[in-house]
Amino acid sequence: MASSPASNQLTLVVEESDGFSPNRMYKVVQSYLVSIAVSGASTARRLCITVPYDGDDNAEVRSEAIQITVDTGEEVVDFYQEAKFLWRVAIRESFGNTGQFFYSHGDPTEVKYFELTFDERYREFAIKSYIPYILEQAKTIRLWTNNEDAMWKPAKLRQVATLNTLAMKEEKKKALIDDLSKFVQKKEYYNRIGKAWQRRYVLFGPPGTGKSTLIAAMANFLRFDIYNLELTKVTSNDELRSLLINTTNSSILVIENIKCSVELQEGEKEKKPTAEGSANDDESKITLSGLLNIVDGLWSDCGDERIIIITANYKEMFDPALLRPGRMDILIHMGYCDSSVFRVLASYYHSLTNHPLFSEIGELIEVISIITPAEVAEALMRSDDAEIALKGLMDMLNGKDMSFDHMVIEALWALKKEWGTRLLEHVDI
Ligand SMILES: Nc1ncnc2c1ncn2[C@@H]1O[C@H](COP(=O)(O)OP(=O)(O)OP(=O)(O)O)[C@@H](O)[C@H]1O
Repeated sequence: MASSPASNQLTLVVEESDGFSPNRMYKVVQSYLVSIAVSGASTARRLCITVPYDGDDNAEVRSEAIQITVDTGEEVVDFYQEAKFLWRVAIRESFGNTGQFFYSHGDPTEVKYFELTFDERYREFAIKSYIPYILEQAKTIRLWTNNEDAMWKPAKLRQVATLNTLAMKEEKKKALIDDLSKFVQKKEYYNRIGKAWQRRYVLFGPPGTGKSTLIAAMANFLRFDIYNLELTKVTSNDELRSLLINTTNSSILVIENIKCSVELQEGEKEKKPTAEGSANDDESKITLSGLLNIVDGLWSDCGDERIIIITANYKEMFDPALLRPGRMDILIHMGYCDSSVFRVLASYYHSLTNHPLFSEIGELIEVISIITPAEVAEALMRSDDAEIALKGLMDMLNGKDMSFDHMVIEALWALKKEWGTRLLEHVDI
């Protein structure tokens, strides 16, 4: 980046390349400008959409291939905190006289660049705060899901949750943050012991208790992408292997609702697709050993900073082989709402730390005991007016028909009794 002050304005220039290698900052700025332009947070009115040509006119254009850039000539105004930043997308000709050996035949070549202009009094602020902020934004979290062709496709991240907004008991949250923070600093340790740098979590809890929210919050905390593996779409261990190879380092692999995804049986023989390449119903199952062995083996060679999260609604849904000591590291139970979780939700949705209705609502929640954070969150979101929202929540709690829920809980306890509670020797958060 070069700077050239003019009157009381300062200009920083970010060129596409230094003549020898691409300037990574150029890509970072490009994706930042696109993201604010697409979200409507900037003044850009003209975006450029391209799909790089792959030599095959008839090939299907995949949405992953589409590239959006801010068009040359555009000016983009960005307000960051109190400062105004003006970005200009430009192009200049270079005759190769700046050490660019491959331009040295006399033909001009185009060099794209971004020009950032701002008031000189923001010099330090721009360098120490705005630019680092843009670098941080460049690592937006992407969610990927697998399709029937064993390819990852981008999906919309349903929620941009953070650990701050996640309602979870404070001590559990702290333990989780400690664990994640230690994990990302352990590269040397994993290298030394010769094991894959990965951490494995099991999340369980009834629907609506925040498992997906927690995963999104973990991804946000670590700035990792999420790969949501839908096992029902995987027809063989080979496909599974190929999908796993195509995930990036510093990412989270999620296998949700494992029992619902696929009937995984320990010891089941791996089924092969038929000669025509199609798979019948039976063959659409991958094996539990296939899943575990591939995950175990593959990343010890080529995976760094991997998190694997397996979720289910009840602990008993996990196959004992999956929960064998050494297989998974941390077990997290996401439970029903209690009064402390309700308080976190109230402060998140209405910035309330206290209210005369809090104790009554807290007591009701504890008595009912099987209300989910999702139900409470939904009631709190019904109105922007905290008073109305809290009254609505109280009405909902008072009117909750517990007969059906109780029947379900009773049935689950019976199941649990029958199956027994498996003793797990990992850390149980
Ligand atoms: N612990 C929580 N903290 C904050 N918000 C929560 C929490 N639990 C649920 N919610 C709210 O409820 C919605 C649904 O929760 P979420 O999808 O995370 O639950 P889940 O346990 O993953 O459910 P499912 O098993 O059905 O996928 C979220 O979008 C969020 O708004």
